[in-house]
Amino acid sequence: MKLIDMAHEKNSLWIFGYGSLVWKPDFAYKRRKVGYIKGYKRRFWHGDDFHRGDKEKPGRVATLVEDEEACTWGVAYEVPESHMEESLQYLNVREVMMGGYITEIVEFVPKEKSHTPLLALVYIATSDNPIYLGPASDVEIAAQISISSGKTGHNIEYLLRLAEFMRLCCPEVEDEHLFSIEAALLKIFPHGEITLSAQKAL
Ligand SMILES: N[C@@H](CCC(=O)N[C@@H](CS)C(=O)NCC(=O)O)C(=O)O
Repeated sequence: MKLIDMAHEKNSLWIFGYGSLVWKPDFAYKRRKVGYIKGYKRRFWHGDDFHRGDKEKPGRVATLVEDEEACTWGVAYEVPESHMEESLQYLNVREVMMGGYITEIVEFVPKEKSHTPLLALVYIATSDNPIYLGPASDVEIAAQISISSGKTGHNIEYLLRLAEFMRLCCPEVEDEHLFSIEAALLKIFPHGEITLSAQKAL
């Protein structure tokens, strides 16, 4: 049975976010749970020539890469039946049409041990995507993020807000890829001028 059919049967659909969706879902939901999915690692290997970059200077945003040893932490959102069509239409434009992501179904494991795992829809950009950028060093990724901005904002904000989410909601998780890019980015701006608090002051 397709996830959508199951969702209609249960009157709700779960959507898992691991990039901008963890701090800016911008669709209607009735519940959210912090947790993780197994078998994937989060990597800043996807290009973005709309939201956080442009055709000349594409930004770098998060995607998932299969790795059976890894897990990726984020947020699952429960969308009620009444808002399912509207939310999926919104995400289709934001993620698929403007972002180059495709949908997969994953098993989400809530951080709350008393909550049972559930199936969720996730948006993943694969390596056959025309704006997929692939691996690069932390310093190269940070340098690209430092000079990219698009219709939704600067690529720096995208990275710092994801790092902020991980520190606030998953403090026990060590995401070496994310935090090493953040460290490289902060070295480019040694006077703290790009921290979120500094940006809030602008
Ligand atoms: N699919 C991932 C990544 C989503 C993502 O970052 N998508 C970009 C599209 S390239 C986006 O929506 N950006 C909006 C923004 O940067 O504010 C997630 O679940 O969070």
